[in-house]
Order: sequence, then C-alpha cells, then structure tokens
Amino acid sequence: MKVFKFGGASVKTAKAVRNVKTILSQSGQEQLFVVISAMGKTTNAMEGIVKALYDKNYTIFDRLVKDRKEFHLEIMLDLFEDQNHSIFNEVNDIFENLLALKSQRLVENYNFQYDQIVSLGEILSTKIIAAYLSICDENVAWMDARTFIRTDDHYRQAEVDWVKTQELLDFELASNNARILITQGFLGHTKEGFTTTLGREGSDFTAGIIAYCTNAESVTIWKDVPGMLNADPKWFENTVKLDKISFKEAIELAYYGASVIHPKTIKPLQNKNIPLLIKSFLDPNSEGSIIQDSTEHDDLIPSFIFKINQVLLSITPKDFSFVVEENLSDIIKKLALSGGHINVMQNSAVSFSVCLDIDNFGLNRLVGMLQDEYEVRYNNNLELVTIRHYDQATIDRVTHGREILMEQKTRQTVRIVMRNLE
Ligand SMILES: Nc1ncnc2c1ncn2[C@@H]1O[C@H](COP(=O)(O)OP(=O)(O)O)[C@@H](O)[C@H]1O
Ligand SMILES: N[C@@H](CC(=O)OP(=O)(O)O)C(=O)O
Repeated sequence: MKVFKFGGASVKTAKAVRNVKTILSQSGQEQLFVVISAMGKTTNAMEGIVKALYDKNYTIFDRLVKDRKEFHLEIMLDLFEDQNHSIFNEVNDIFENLLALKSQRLVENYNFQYDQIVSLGEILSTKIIAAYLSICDENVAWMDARTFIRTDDHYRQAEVDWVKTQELLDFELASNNARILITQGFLGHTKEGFTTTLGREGSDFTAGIIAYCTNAESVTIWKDVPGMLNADPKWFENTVKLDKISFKEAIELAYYGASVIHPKTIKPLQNKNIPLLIKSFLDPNSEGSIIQDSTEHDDLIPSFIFKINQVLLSITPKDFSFVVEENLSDIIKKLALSGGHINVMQNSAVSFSVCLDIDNFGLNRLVGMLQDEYEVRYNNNLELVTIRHYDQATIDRVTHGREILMEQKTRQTVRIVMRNLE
C-alpha cells in the first residue's frame, strides 16, 4: 500500500480534480490510500462561518454559506454531466444542515462546534472526488476518517490514540479491497463519536498516521512546488530543490517553519522508516524530493526559513533575581496562557529575551500578566530568518538592509531576529 496526500491547492477547481484523477489513474495497480484536504481555501471560509454563527451575524453567515455552496456546485457542475447524480443531494443536505444551525441553540463549547463545522470542508471534497472517480470507472471507496482516526477530546488540536487507531484501521481494511481508498485529512473522532480536528494544516499528518498504521511502502505529498526547496519560493528567488534529505533534517526545517510539510508528519514515518516523497502535482513525472533515513546529503545546500510579524520581548525581574533559576517557569507558564508560540529564547543573568508569534490580543494579555513582577519591553513587526548549514555569505545575503536585534548560532543553524530598514 502507498499513501498519497493532496492538499487544498491541488483540488481547488474542476480542472485540478481532473488532474488528481489522472495522477491516480497513472499510479499502477497497487492499492492507494488517498488523503485529501478541503478544496481551495474552504477551511478558512468554514472558520468564518463558525465565527459568524457565534457572533450571531447571520448576514455574514448566510453569505459565507452561500459562497461555499456555490463554489462546490460550480466544481460539481463541471465534473458531473448527470445533474441527477446523488452527490448533488448529498452536498445540498450538508449545506441545509449548516444553515439550520442558526435556528438551534448555540453549543457552549466553541472549539467543539468549530470541529463539527470546519470538518465539513474535508467531507465535501472527499465525497465529490470519490463520486467523480467512481463515474470515471475507478475502483474507489470513500472512507470516513471520523470512524478510524481515534483522538482525545482536545477539540481543534486533538491528540491521536495510536493503538486504537491501528485497531480501527485494521478492522476497516480487512473488508475493503477497493484500489483507491479516499479519506479526509485533518479529521478524527473521540471515543464518544464526536468529530475532532488535528490542528490547521494537519492533513499531511493524517497521511503520516495512516502510513504508520498500515506499514505503507511510502507516502507521497503532492504540492504546487517541485519538491522540498531550500527556501519558500514565495519569499526567495533562485531556490534549489533538496533532492534527498534525512528525516532529521526535514523535521528541523519543518519545525523552524518550512511550511511545505506539517512538522508532525515526520515522526511516524521515521519511526517505521517509511520514505516521504514531495512531488509536484503540476509536473507529476518529475523526480521531486525524497525524505528518508540517510543524512549523507543534508549539508550540501544551505536552507532558509523566513518568518514575518515577529515580536521580540525582553523580560527582567524587578527584584534583580536570577531569571532562569527563579523565574523562568513562571514566565513560560504565562507565555503559554497568552497563546504565543515561542520561536527563539535567550537569557543573561537577569534578563530573558524571547522571539514570538503572537497576536495583539495575546501580547497585551501577556504584558498584563508579567508587568507587576517584571520590566517588560518589546519590539514588533520584526523578521526571523533561520539558516541551516550557513556560512558568512548566506548570513550577509539575508541581513542586507536590516538591523540585527538578536542572533543565535549552533554549528548547523543560525537564527537572526531583525528589523527591515528599507
Ligand atoms: N522549503 C520549502 N519548499 C517548498 N515549498 C515551500 C517551502 N517552504 C514553504 N513552502 C510553501 O509551501 C507551499 C505548499 O504548501 P501548502 O500551501 O501548505 O500546500 P497544501 O495546502 O496543498 O498542502 C508552497 O507553495 C510554498 O510556497
Ligand atoms: N484543510 C485543513 C487541513 C490541511 O492540511 O489543509 P492543506 O493540506 O490544504 O494545507 C487546513 O486548511 O488547515
């Protein structure tokens, strides 16, 4: 068995869905487990629908639901000649049920309701694509990840129960011989049967979970780029493809923010030594990148990871006590409560600096929690660049026209927090 994963960009139009069908048809005779995300930017739209529902802003709610319905309908009308195909009713029912939420009592737990609604993006895309493959005479089965990916009830960030998931998946697969198994990325279910999600961008991770539990031969993630590049082409010119890198290198790059793969995807694959291929759905016959065990090629090409909207916070205890020994656990607890994500930390005797992803609401909350006991200063609108396998020339290239506020070096990695002066 091989596992394929197609993200939102690869299924955002009818033409894109036809391209996915071609890739699947040309993949040989082997059984394929195919993980698919919501079409285009549907997850963002679903988040807007949840927010409008809780804001009781029914004008926006109605408009967003209508937009999403029309978006899916346009794709279906292009794919299905027969407008009496049952998929039209199935999709219509999903949107009718969504609209009906307006007249029901609001569920108190926002995160719970978020998962019940946002998950519909993946349900819609997989139902439409499975139905389309079926009319194209592919031997296909739609599989519901909400019956075999078991998680805890931490809605929006659910943790996988690996043992139970393995058991449920073995059971599902024992009676399913279809060549193409279509399922949803990013979804799971609690033991009570409620839908959960694994965190935004979590469909790559679903591919990792399924590969781990089925001992798959490989995972292929199909993207709009030729493979794993040494930088995001949206930010850097003249990027180079990393043909072959290790699991260790890939997990570091993903952790530092190389958003081409979700960082959680690597661990299950590394644990069972299952190779991960990143390939282009725009050029499916080209080589792509392979992520595997050997570290031989890791340091051949320097990689750059760029993050914007960074906040650099500097925290000093007012009573001059040592920051690490006497205050760090308190500071970290407050950082966690603020919802900020720590990217880089550095300390001296009485000062702690931290570079964060945090929104304004979280920042104000954090400063409010800290300011009684600490002097707190911060700079915002900063950039963070991480360079793996750096040298002075690569540092000079990215720091040109910038003021450096903090720098941290290890043998393999340099991380620089800076302000753009241009
Ligand atoms: N190191 C990198 N190599 C390739 N692409 C990268 C890298 N870092 C970031 N990206 C970005 O990742 C994007 C693909 O990921 P994403 O948009 O999440 O795909 P999907 O939603 O289809 O899973 C590319 O378009 C590219 O801009
Ligand atoms: N649809 C979900 C899960 C996901 O991973 O999507 P994509 O593969 O398009 O990044 C999201 O947007 O968060």
